[in-house]
Amino acid sequence: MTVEVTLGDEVDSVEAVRDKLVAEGVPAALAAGDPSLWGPQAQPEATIRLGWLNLPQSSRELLPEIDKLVERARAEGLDHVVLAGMGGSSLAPEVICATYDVPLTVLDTTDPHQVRRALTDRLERTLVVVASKSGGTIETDSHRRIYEKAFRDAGIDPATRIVVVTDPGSPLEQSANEAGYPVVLADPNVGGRYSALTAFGLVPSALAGADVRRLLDEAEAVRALLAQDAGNPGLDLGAVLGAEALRGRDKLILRDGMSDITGLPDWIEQLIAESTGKEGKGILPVVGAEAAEDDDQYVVSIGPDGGTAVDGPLGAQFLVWEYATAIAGRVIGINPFDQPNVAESKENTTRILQEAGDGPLPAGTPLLTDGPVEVYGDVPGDPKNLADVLTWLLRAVPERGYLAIMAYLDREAAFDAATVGDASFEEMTETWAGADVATLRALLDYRTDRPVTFGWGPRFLHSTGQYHKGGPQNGVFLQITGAVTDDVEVPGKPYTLGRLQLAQALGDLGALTSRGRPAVRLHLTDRVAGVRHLLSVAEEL
Ligand SMILES: O=P(O)(O)OC[C@H]1O[C@H](O)[C@H](O)[C@@H](O)[C@@H]1O
Repeated sequence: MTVEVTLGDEVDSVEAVRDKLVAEGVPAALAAGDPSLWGPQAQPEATIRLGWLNLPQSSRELLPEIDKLVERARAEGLDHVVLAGMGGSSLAPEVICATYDVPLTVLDTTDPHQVRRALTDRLERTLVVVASKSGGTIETDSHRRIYEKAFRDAGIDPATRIVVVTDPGSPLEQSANEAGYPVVLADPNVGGRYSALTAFGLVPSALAGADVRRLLDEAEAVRALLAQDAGNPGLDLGAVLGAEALRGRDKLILRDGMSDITGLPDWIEQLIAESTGKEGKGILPVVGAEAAEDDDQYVVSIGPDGGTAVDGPLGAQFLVWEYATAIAGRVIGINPFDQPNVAESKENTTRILQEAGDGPLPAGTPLLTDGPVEVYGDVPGDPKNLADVLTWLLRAVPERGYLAIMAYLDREAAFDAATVGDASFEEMTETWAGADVATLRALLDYRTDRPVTFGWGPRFLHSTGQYHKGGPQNGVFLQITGAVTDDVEVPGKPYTLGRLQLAQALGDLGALTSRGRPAVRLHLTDRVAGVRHLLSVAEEL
């Protein structure tokens, strides 16, 4: 089964864009890997970034190596797979494993509480996949150091428990070889967010128990269609994304349309936001909203149900969305393979840590304190409490703008609240939602016609973070940080995870405020009480 793209109301504008692409010979040229499709400036990068088109075939070469790793893990009874990887190095395996219903613990956080949660879970049966294309990502480097120490402290040789996925020649390849870790090298001609079908997607998923051959077969089945002018789902979808953006509908609401795939919108979010959000242009993916509320928004569903819908198996979806994003990049007029503004927040973080030395981080003084919530930032109009601040943020969102909530917290914490007693499933879900800071998205969404996005920090920095800084400058930003009660040292580094996490929040806040965007940081001095208070205030607005 391949992918089918059904068009809703958008048919007319899409047809004009698709006809032009066909007249220019784009479908076949892209399928053949022509790097000139995005103009001369993008060509050098595109030349080394189109390997994803061949992965349904070329990744099969990895299968014997992956099989050996799986056999070894099974033989040693390692059934708890932890994946340390940011952005493109973990988003695809997360969807693959959720869809195939095999357990995978994803570590794409610097939250000490969440990392401690993973560390104290079945360490003796844990296999850690350290995945980083560049080999220099600070979060992943920290996770590697933390797990190496934990294994040694438990009398376990890390070389029997750590597997590395990286690009050839990266500093991680070198250090892994020195440490004696098995290393699987990924295709260097594929960028992070296009790497679902490379070793980055396949190795952790196979170790967790997913059938990765099936994924490649599904992608292979759709590949032949991508050179066609008609009946080409990648072209149809790319034309939708591009055409809608051209006519000002640049907020893409991603919905599940009764598919049997779990969590694909989170992967699409990075692919589209990081690929298109630059030079003041871009498409903003919105995950979790029910419907489009204004004429700059439209809905695409994953599955058979819905107006404009993309239906088909996961392996094929990956390839079709990648192809469509590359097409949309050409229509919009940007290079879909770089991420020029991601580095800025990373540099700010490094500078903040260095300048602070052993002293406190420059967190500032609270503008006001409302129960367990401190408010930091410039809010005009003499706000008295949290309700005033949230009301101001909602009103500050301009026409065609959006509100982004970014929570640097433990994304598993709400489950703690939901596991008490012998409650029914509905009661548990309700308790969980009432303790989950992500519920704030729906509560604020209810109070504005503008789209509201939600991202866990620092995960989103490797995804929508590019769009926030490089896309249209009409975002309003709400950061949430929390007190750390059980910090984790990063062996060999002068910072703890908690300190790194706060520096990341402050670094990104600096990048946003330097653009003149309205941005506020809420700090929860007690995390559980803080989330409860925040949600109850938002509910009463
Ligand atoms: O795989 P890594 O080199 O560690 O990179 C992980 C992530 O880092 C960066 O922030 C990029 O913007 C992402 O596209 C990438 O997926």
